[in-house]
Amino acid sequence: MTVPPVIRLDDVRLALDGRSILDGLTFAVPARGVTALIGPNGAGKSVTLRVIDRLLCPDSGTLHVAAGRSAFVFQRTALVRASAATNVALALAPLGLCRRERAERVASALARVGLADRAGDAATRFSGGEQQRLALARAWALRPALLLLDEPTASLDPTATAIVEDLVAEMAEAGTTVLLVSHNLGQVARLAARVVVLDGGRAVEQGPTRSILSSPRTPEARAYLTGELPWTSFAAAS
Ligand SMILES: Nc1ncnc2c1ncn2[C@@H]1O[C@H](COP(=O)(O)OP(=O)(O)OP(=O)(O)O)[C@@H](O)[C@H]1O
Repeated sequence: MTVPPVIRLDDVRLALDGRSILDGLTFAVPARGVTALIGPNGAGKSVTLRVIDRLLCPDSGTLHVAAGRSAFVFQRTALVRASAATNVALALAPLGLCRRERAERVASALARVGLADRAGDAATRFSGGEQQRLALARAWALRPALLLLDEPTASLDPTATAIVEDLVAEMAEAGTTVLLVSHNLGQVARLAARVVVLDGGRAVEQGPTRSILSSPRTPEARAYLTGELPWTSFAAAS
């Protein structure tokens, strides 16, 4: 029996400021495990995550998301001007946990990302990498069914990157469906079972990670994976 996908986009179109950003985007994300969304700068990866989280409405096409609670770790984290612990606790407010349960979950989330000793420190004074780890702790504490990650390790050092990758893998193994945007192809190979390649707001290729990374079939996927970005089309667009 085939398990229906958790996310399905069908011919999704979206223009922003009069410019077409998503141009007939069609792909599906299976339940559980990590799916990576890759592609060149400006391909529409972050916009796609925003559409899936319903922060942006498509102009046309259909979007189907069959998941319970979702958590979104943005490229640039929005933190509240309060302690790290309060930032995690605020995210847990909708869960209706009692005070002790909430405190335990906050403590374990901070410990999980190596920030246990920073619980009382002001989150907005954290370094970029510490803020990213805090954002992931907040997401982990929610036990989401769907986790949307937008370049979660872009500003992290190798040790912190390993912590984040372990946590993402653990969540996926525990049943969370993860959609990961990353330019780190080593990370994509380590974490993702499937890859969707975006280019110009379209999914140009999708399939098992190993085959996409080692033998991409489309010129767009080949160009991205070999680093030959189409600079001429950037020039034409500007
Ligand atoms: N709110 C907005 N208003 C207008 N244009 C936008 C908005 N958000 C994104 N865009 C444009 O949509 C295009 C796709 O942006 P997006 O952030 O999704 O790219 P990306 O694939 O995530 O790129 P990167 O790898 O650089 O993060 C870009 O050209 C961007 O300028």
